[in-house]
Amino acid sequence: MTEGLYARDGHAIANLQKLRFFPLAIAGGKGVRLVEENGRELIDLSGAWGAASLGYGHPALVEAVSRAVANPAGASVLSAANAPATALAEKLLGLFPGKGRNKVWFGHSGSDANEAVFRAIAKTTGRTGVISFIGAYHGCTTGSMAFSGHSVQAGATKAEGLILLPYPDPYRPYQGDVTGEAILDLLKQQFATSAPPERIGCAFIEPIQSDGGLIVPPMGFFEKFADLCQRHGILVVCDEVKVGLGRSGRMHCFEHEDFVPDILTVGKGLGGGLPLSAAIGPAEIMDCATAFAMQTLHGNPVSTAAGLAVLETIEREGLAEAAHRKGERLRQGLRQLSGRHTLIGDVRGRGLACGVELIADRDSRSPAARETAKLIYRAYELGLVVYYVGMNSNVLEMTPPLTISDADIDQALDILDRAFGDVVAGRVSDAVLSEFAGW
Ligand SMILES: Cc1ncc(COP(=O)(O)O)c(/C=N/[C@@H]2CCCCNC2=O)c1O
Repeated sequence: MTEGLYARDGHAIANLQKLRFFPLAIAGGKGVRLVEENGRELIDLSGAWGAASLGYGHPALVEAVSRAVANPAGASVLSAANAPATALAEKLLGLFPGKGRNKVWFGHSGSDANEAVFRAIAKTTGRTGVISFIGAYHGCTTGSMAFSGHSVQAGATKAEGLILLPYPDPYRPYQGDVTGEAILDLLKQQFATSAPPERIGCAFIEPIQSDGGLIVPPMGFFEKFADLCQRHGILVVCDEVKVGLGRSGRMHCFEHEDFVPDILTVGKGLGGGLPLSAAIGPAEIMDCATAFAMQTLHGNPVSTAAGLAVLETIEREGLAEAAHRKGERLRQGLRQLSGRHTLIGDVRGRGLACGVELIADRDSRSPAARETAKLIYRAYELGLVVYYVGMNSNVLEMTPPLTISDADIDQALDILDRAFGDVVAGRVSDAVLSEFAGW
């Protein structure tokens, strides 16, 4: 018998780039559904970790990419201007409320965008210090891991002047302070002692911390944080690679609070499934040198044509406003599930960036990591793709395509209900996890 797709993947593709939770082997996709090689359809509640912003096979994306690849305007912005990249840059500048003259840098991934920004700020300001947060995932390149704080990158070489702060988590508050003020006080203490602010070039923030646990910070925290940093000349870089571009219910997630970052990075959903990222920031920084943060295919016309189609579709179909409504429907359904399943400790999110934290019991709130792994495995068997995040590997992360329908949401909730029932009833054996390392 010929080997199946998953077995062939196992023989041919490196574990270096795998983060696997179940034997998903995809042959195609349509709308919010993935199709396995045997024809089985699954609802993708992850949206490929947020990259499939328009789902799979959206007509606007198919048309834009087909046109661009049939008549490609070169292959990048490296040594020539090209029409799609220029148009997308102009569109991104129009959407960014940053004051002063800004410019756009194009990359392939969130990792290379964040790394390019970090390097350009150090070169422009001469300040090598950087503030970030425990649990932050800014990338998987050497440079972006250097200022990330997620457990998966614990072994990476960290930036010399790195300050890692606790992330303000209302469900697991630092020093019991749900407002986050204790974290701001901690930063002020560090400014006064071990970390003089004049040595710090930037602070990387996630307006919702995603891989760290889909954590929504207390309202007003980042407004105060940004003000404190900007008063000391520390540039605020807002990493919206996963939660930006309409997903949170606003075009930019930072718009939920009253502050504007100095630099914005976006990725994942910008390309709608094609490799594309962007950094938008002051021309002084983005022009600090030539041939400094370049790759051969950066700003390629096919990916940037996709990016333009994504942004135009988000605007034309009102997907940001719809994400708010759909996300509320999803969380309302999840809160109803929490009434039946005590494994659910917390339901949170903004728009279609939604997290469900699983705990062993509601008093201790001790993380239920094994049950979480079993839950997503069982959901996969029942026809739903959802992954987990979190420093304790116990938070279901839901970042579906922005095009998801109410019916899809309801069907996903029904599958989750059954999966929770099966896990709690002991119908998911430990054996199913033996070959899936997860995070
Ligand atoms: C807020 C944020 N910033 C940057 C990145 C890095 O983006 P790339 O994986 O496109 O390089 C990410 C990527 N997050 C990881 C990618 C690895 C697998 C786990 N799931 C994620 O979403 C991110 O969430």
